[in-house]
Parts: sequence; structure tokens; C-alpha cells
Amino acid sequence: MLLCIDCGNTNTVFSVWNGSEFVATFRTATEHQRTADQYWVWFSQLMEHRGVPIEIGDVIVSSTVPRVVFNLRVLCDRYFDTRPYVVGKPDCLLPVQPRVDAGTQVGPDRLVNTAGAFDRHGGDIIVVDFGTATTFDVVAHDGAYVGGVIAPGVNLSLEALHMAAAALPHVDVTRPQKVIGTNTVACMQTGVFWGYIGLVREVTARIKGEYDREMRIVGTGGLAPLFASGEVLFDDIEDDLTMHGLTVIHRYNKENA
Ligand SMILES: Nc1ncnc2c1ncn2[C@@H]1O[C@H](COP(=O)(O)OP(=O)(O)O)[C@@H](O)[C@H]1O
Ligand SMILES: CC(C)(COP(=O)(O)O)[C@@H](O)C(=O)NCCC(=O)O
Ligand SMILES: [K+]
Repeated sequence: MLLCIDCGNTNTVFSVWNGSEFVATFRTATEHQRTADQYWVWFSQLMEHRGVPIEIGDVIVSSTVPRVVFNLRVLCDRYFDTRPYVVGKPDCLLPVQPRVDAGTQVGPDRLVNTAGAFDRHGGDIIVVDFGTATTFDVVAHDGAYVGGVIAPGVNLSLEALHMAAAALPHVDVTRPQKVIGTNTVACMQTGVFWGYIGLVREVTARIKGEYDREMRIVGTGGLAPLFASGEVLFDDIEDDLTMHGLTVIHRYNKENA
């Protein structure tokens, strides 16, 4: 079985695959102090709970937090007796090289989204990923990552308001019925929700204006469905795009190593 690990700045997701068949997925907070033994206790208990035997033969990791990779390598060595593929490291091949400014370290999550989107749609794609940051990844006709946009994440924006302004509470993002808020929480929700709708529309429209071919827009990340409700922002919403991209890069390495 293949274990795909996607570490974002907020959450870490483990996802188990048997060939191309999805088996199970588990989510935990990203903490760089977590040791290999702690990962193992958490993962093995959840697998047992699901009744899935742990037969991990291969592991692939994408991490936007470099510090967590060390303990994940120890986990793989100690408990799975394998060396993980780590996206962005020289010994993990990419199907297509990114075309960006020399010296740029593209976020591995964006390279993985690119591989997943190209495999499903065949290029000319904008991937909009609602994570800690909201990223727009432009996937060229040949599957290369050719750049994009990084905007503050939805929850990060709400958290920033709360942190910086004494009178603003912590609030969760929802879709407000009206735009004119008649209390503080409603005003904040309106600012972030409708501000974000505008951000996604404007940024994707301008990317399309700069690009010389038709493009599809794919939304991913936990908050994509909320923003898509009642608005035409995306051509597709694919929750599993990052995990799919990890399986694509893993297969490419197996076939080309
Ligand atoms: N389905 C969801 N509903 C509401 N908030 C969500 C959902 N999924 C993720 N979030 C929130 O979105 C933010 C980004 O989460 P996540 O997508 O896991 O980011 P990352 O990949 O950067 O770790 C977090 O604050 C998380 O709590
Ligand atoms: C932009 C990001 C912080 C997004 O991370 P995430 O929201 O998935 O935690 C990550 O892709 C990153 O650290 N990128 C490095 C810079 C770049 O991609 O150009
Ligand atoms: K992201």
C-alpha cells in the first residue's frame, strides 16, 4: 500500500492507497515537535480502528513546513522500513519541471496540485487551493507549473482582524445572507466572505487575461465548496486533488527511477 502525506501549515493529512483504490484518510494538526513514535501511535490506532492491516510499502511526502520532514523520515525508516519520496527534493522526480525564476523554491503543495490537475484535465488550468494561504497555481498546456498567486488564507484573514483589533472577536467564516452587516460578527463575515469572492473572481479573470489560451478553474481545499455555493467561481471542485497529485508523482517515480 502507498501512504501519501500532505503537510500544510495548519493540518497534516495521511491518506492510504491500494494501487489506485483509496483506502483511508486521517487528519491531524501540523506540529513540528511531533516525533516518529507519536505519528506511529496515532496512525496505527486509526488504521486498527478502521480494520485496515498496515502494509505500507511506499511513502510520498509533500510538506510546506520543512521542519516536519525529519521526523516523517524517521517514521518511514523505523516503522515502514522504507525511504519516502519527498516532493521538492532532488531524488523525487517531477513529471514536468516548473518554469519559474531561477532560485525560486515553489511550494511542494503547488507542484503536487499541478501534477494532479494535469493528470485529470491535461493542462491550461488554474488551481485555487484554500489552505493556510490561498494559492492560485497556473498549469501550462504541457503540465508545467508556470507561476501563480499567493493570497492570505480565509481563516488567516479573520484571525488577523481578531489579533490586530481589540474590539474584534474570533469568528468562523460562513456565507452571510446579506452584505450589509448589522452587528460586528456579521460585518467581519461579510468582509471576508464577499471580499474573497471578489478576490477569486478578479485574480482568475486577470490570470486568464494574461494567458493566451482557454483555461479551466479547479477549486480545492476544505473551504472551496463554501465559496462555490451559489457563485460561479470554478469549473470543478476536487477535494482530493492534492492526494491525487501525490499518487501521480509516486507512480511517475516508480516508472522512471
Ligand atoms: N471544511 C472546512 N470548513 C471550515 N474550515 C476549514 C475546512 N477545511 C479546512 N478549514 C480551515 O481552513 C484552514 C486551512 O486548512 P487546511 O486546508 O488544512 O490548510 P493547510 O493545507 O495549509 O494546512 C484552517 O484554518 C482549517 O481549520
Ligand atoms: C504558499 C504556501 C505557504 C501555501 O501553503 P499552505 O496554505 O498549503 O500551507 C506554500 O505553498 C509555500 O510555502 N510556498 C513557497 C513559496 C512559493 O510557492 O512560491
Ligand atoms: K494552499
